[in-house]
Amino acid sequence: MDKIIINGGKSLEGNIRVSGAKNAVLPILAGSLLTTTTTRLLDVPNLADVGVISSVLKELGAEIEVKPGELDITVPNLIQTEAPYEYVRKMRASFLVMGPLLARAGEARISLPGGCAIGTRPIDLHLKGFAALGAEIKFGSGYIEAKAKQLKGAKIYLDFPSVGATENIMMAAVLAKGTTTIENAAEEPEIVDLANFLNSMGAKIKGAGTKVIRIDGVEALGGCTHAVIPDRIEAGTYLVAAAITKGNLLVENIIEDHLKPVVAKLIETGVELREENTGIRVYCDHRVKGIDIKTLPYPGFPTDMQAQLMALTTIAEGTSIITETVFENRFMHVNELKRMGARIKIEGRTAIVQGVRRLTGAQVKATDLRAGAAMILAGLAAEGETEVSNIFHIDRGYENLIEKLQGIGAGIRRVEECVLV
Ligand SMILES: CC(=O)N[C@H]1[C@@H](OP(=O)(O)OP(=O)(O)OC[C@H]2O[C@@H](n3ccc(=O)[nH]c3=O)[C@H](O)[C@@H]2O)O[C@H](CO)[C@@H](O)[C@@H]1O
Ligand SMILES: C=C(OP(=O)(O)O)C(=O)O
Repeated sequence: MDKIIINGGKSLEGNIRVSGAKNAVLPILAGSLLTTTTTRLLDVPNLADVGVISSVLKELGAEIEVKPGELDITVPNLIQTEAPYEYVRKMRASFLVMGPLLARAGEARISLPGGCAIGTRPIDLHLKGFAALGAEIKFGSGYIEAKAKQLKGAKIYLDFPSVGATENIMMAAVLAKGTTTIENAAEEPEIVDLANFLNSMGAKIKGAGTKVIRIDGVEALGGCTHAVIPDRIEAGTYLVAAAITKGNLLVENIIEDHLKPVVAKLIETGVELREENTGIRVYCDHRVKGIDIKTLPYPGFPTDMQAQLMALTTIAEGTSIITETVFENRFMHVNELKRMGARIKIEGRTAIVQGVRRLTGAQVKATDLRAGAAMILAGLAAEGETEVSNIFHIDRGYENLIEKLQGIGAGIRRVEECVLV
């Protein structure tokens, strides 16, 4: 297994370009199962997770042509309707094929996704939605089976605005008979991107990006060409990279609207941010100030940026209070940051961060994707050498991370980890 070595303490300067969004491309790839004609996706990031969902689609009958940044997906026939444990275990988003399979084939059998490092992550809201659309749901041998001869439109209220449930139900409903409304729907930009993709295929979805989504079922969908939105979490991570290293960085290929909650918090820390023609410039030449953060569904502060902002607050002046409300166990990075000299106390769902003047390099591990990003950020700021292991988590969501950071002056490299036998 590889690890990442960082020689910290260098200010990052120059331009860095954000790739297509992982959390947009995964549901969109699942959505390509809804038609027999080719869908062409542009701005597709080269990520481990994209590889996993592509493998799932191929198992189901997809033919996929890969070009740099581009995928052509055609599913002339579904050769099976089962997504096995080996894929769903690797990546929970594999569960997003359930909605499209139900809509197209009238059946799906998907391995029940287990919990993961950040929480138990149940899928009850997805299943309630499918049941409301008329599917019969059964559990057995670690799998969930859903069947429906013809899904029928329904009014669905989500107890919590789950991103995945909104996406899965939306994809099931596009070919249902009649109208579906999803109330208390998730409003994340990735929901809007998926709805735009489905509408380009001929779906009739209105209201994506608001709390109420209305889907008028259609007979069939066709192919389309769709460019994936830029990754707001990757962008946010690089904005923090500039702040934490007292750098001067232009982060390019950004949709500024999607970054408002992150930008607002960075401004509170005292970092300078300026909109330019091609992106957002971040500039910082002093110690940042402590801030309070509470994660919330969009347009609130994203849970996927909590670990990275915590890394920044570890070297801020004063105390920061960080509250995680979306996932019940998303503080795994705290112990790793403490190995680098951070002073953090956890009280329930809140982390109290007492800023220190500097972090020092240490051997740490990525406990999940964004925790891994936080360790990279801490390593960039720290004095001396930091070694990050378990970096397969980071490979899930950051395209060309090492090359991109080297391009702006970071002392970072990837090495093969020696295995002692
Ligand atoms: C591939 C992808 O897009 N992943 C994102 C997606 O994950 P994901 O779609 O899994 O996140 P959800 O919005 O569904 O989950 C949010 C909360 O709702 C709970 N819940 C969810 C579904 C359900 O049926 N029952 C239930 O209780 C979850 O356990 C969690 O506590 O949104 C999260 C919240 O913004 C992000 O952190 C993830 O990066
Ligand atoms: C939690 C994340 O992803 P996933 O839902 O795929 O685990 C993430 O992108 O931070």
